[in-house]
Amino acid sequence: MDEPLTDPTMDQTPFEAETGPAAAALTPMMAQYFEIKAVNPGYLLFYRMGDFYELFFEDAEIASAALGIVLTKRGKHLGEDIGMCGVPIHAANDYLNKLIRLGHRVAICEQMEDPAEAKKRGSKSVVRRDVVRLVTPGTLTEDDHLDARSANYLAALAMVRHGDTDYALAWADISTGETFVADLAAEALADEMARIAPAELILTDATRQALSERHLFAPAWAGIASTIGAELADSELALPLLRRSFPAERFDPTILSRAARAALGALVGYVGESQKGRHAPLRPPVLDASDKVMAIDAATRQSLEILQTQRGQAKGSLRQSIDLTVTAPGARLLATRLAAPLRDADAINNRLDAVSRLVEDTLLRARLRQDLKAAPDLSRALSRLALERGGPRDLAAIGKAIGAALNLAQHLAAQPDLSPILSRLATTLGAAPRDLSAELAAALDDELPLLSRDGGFVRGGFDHKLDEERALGSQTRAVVAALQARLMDETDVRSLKIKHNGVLGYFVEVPANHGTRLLEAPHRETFIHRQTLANVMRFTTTELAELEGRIAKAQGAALEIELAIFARLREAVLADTAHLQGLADALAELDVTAALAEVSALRGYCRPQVDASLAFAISGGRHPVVELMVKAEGQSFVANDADLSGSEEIGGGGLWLVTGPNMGGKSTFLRQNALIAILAQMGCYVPADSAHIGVVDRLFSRVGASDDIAHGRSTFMVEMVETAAILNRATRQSLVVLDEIGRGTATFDGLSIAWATVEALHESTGCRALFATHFHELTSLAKTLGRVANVTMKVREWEGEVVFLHEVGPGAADRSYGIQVARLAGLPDPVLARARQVLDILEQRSAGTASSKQKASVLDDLPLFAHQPAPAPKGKDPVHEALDTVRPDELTPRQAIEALYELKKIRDDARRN
Ligand SMILES: Nc1ncnc2c1ncn2[C@@H]1O[C@H](COP(=O)(O)OP(=O)(O)OP(=O)(O)O)[C@@H](O)[C@H]1O
Repeated sequence: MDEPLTDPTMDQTPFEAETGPAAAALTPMMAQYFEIKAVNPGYLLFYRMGDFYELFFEDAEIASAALGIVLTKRGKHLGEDIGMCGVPIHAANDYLNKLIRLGHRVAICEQMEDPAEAKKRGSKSVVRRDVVRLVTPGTLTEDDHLDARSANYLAALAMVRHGDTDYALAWADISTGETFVADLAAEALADEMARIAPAELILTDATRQALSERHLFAPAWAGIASTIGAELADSELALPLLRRSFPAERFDPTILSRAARAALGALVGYVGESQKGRHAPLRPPVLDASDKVMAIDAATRQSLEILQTQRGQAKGSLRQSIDLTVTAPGARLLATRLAAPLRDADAINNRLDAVSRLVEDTLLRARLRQDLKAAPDLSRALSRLALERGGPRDLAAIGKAIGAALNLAQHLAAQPDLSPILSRLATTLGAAPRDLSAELAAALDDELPLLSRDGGFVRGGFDHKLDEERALGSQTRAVVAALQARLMDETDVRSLKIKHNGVLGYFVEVPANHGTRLLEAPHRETFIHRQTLANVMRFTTTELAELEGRIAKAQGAALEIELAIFARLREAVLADTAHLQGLADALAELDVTAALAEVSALRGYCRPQVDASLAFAISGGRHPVVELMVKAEGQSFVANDADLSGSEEIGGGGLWLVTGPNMGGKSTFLRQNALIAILAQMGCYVPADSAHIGVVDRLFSRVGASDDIAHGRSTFMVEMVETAAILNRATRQSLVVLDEIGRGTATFDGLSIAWATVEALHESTGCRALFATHFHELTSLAKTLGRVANVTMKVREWEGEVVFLHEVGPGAADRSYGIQVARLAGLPDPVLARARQVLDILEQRSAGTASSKQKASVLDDLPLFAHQPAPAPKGKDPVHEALDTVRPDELTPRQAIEALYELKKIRDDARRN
């Protein structure tokens, strides 16, 4: 990398090398650096020097290692080398992005004056510099730092040690302005954090300590937590700040609890500090009530792979499989809704009414989705403009979004029988500020630069004065062209050209062999030498310099006019911020509604019946993600029913004990029912033939538990902690989905825990539950517990192999087919044969005829691998037999394919019999 060791603007070394005893004195630049660094502790300082941001000392070491750039040395401080590295301005965004993703926080320190100004104060003076922005994971606004389809939340957690509520959480996405605040009981903290999944969490040292003492600080938060000063989270100091930050008619901070005030104050204060005085367009906060949404804890979210898979990937998640939104704000809203399904049946049915209207009207749906595609990300453009980071493209995006909203409103208005939600959206969209969009369209050109300072974005004909300046500039350019022709004639150098570059401005260029002539009389009177390169020589002339001045002046004047127009348009847009934010919400909501309708129609989902009962009756249910995967492989997904319906009268909901072989489809069945509940309550159709769901208040899923070695907890320990959480927190309205509780310990311990858990769920909680197990002994509970039923995943055995039918039927499995599955997985034959022998003996003995001592001795007698068991004699295989009759050389392609079908049929028939 090109390492500038001096400030090109000041011809100064950043830190002059210190030598000798006098070295203790700081250079002015070093003093400035330390001063800025001291007020921004915890941040890597991007210190602007000309065309580079430089980093020094430890910052340089951290950044060079993180970014893979060269670490150099520059001078000494207190006898130690000063480490230094730099990133060029034009690529700074990429480097910044990388550092933020790695969890670093960066302070951007700019030159606040022209170096020429600094020079006027004396040759040793330093250019004034100041931090203009603090960049942290939770305060990003630029498109290239953000995932367009995901929200990026900054969360503030505060506590008071007295009062009604102990904790409060405030969170905002400053790239869209959405802001929320909620009071939280201690036990709800982890669930809420898992739902919001903030990019950054701020809290005071005292709060962090209190949480740690009460074991409430989840290990996963450590990576995103930043500590803030206590004064930032003071509920008293917060009040005036909140009053200043939100319009009084839309938000009254005194209604908040102390903890909520402290959290929101910390959030607003931190955002303000990070933006260094620029006003982030935070919307009046929405008071979030966690009792309005289905409670889903972090382990359940992970187990059900709602927004991402357990490996952290989007592919394979529920979100990815149903996300057919066509706009980025739509995708963000869909994710938010998936993370927070509703609890109120009326609100859910309202959403379903809107989806239903669009499922039924294919034409309207297609038209809306087409028009939505033309709607850019209004909220993020608005946010950037508010933070003085927006450009002409952001203005254009707002104009286009307004245009799209008006079109959509027109389509909707022409429709009869709109649902209440669709009518509301039609009204909001129809009220989009048409004049603003017309003004933006008239002012902005078709091709736009990213930055306003690049100019050239105002459409010709929009501003008379601007047109004049531009004409002046182009006329002068024509004069330059004429000058080139004249100079060519005068010098008789045909290859003479007038060119322009950023360093020299306009210049005359001739091949080097002609250049010497221009240095002599008579030409030297006209041509002033500027530069000699290998093949060319460059000159200027008085006339050219004067023309250049005129062009620069016209350009400067034109740019000034353009910037004034930009500022005016920006003001006009910002003056309408609240209105535009409402419009952005409506566009996103319409996109989500249409996308859910699309997915429902395309995949044959049905509208669930949702009410306040304890019903859970699904017929023909499918797993929304596995179904897609199975179908992609050309197979069909086997739909299954589930009925856990119960009532208060009979003491709660049903509990199904699911047994069956490994790989039989238990986990898929368990998960699909939990996912159906989520989809229904977020207001989407569900993958089933019919579904009746009484609203689920809390959903617990422990399927495919994994260990948490990083946090010192074994698989079994994690499982027990989670089972405890379920037993303590599930209510009668909850849905609990548990897979193989108790498998991670000795058989009898495991069985007893599983047994007691089923009893507790049935007797005390009364929730609806699916409980998969390999402990077949548990199935006898169905005889004693009234609402427990046994179901099993059906299999067929064929030639010693199991065939999974993935079909749920009544009854209990008598075995697990573990050895057959192990065989499919490729366990060596001798191991399988030996396992079979051991299994036989254990099964014979489990009748209780032998003491454990005898059992052990029998097993000891069996010599491990002493002899290779003979391969089991194979019966006649109809497929092999049929194959023997096939003569490939004699078949036409058509016959070959028919033979193939025949073979598959023979195999399938054999499996069925
Ligand atoms: N209903 C179904 N229709 C078609 N294929 C299915 C169905 N259910 C499961 N499968 C297929 O079977 C595979 C195994 O299913 P799953 O993981 O649910 O089995 P399991 O019984 O939970 O196994 P284990 O007890 O070993 O965890 C799935 O990956 C999927 O490909």
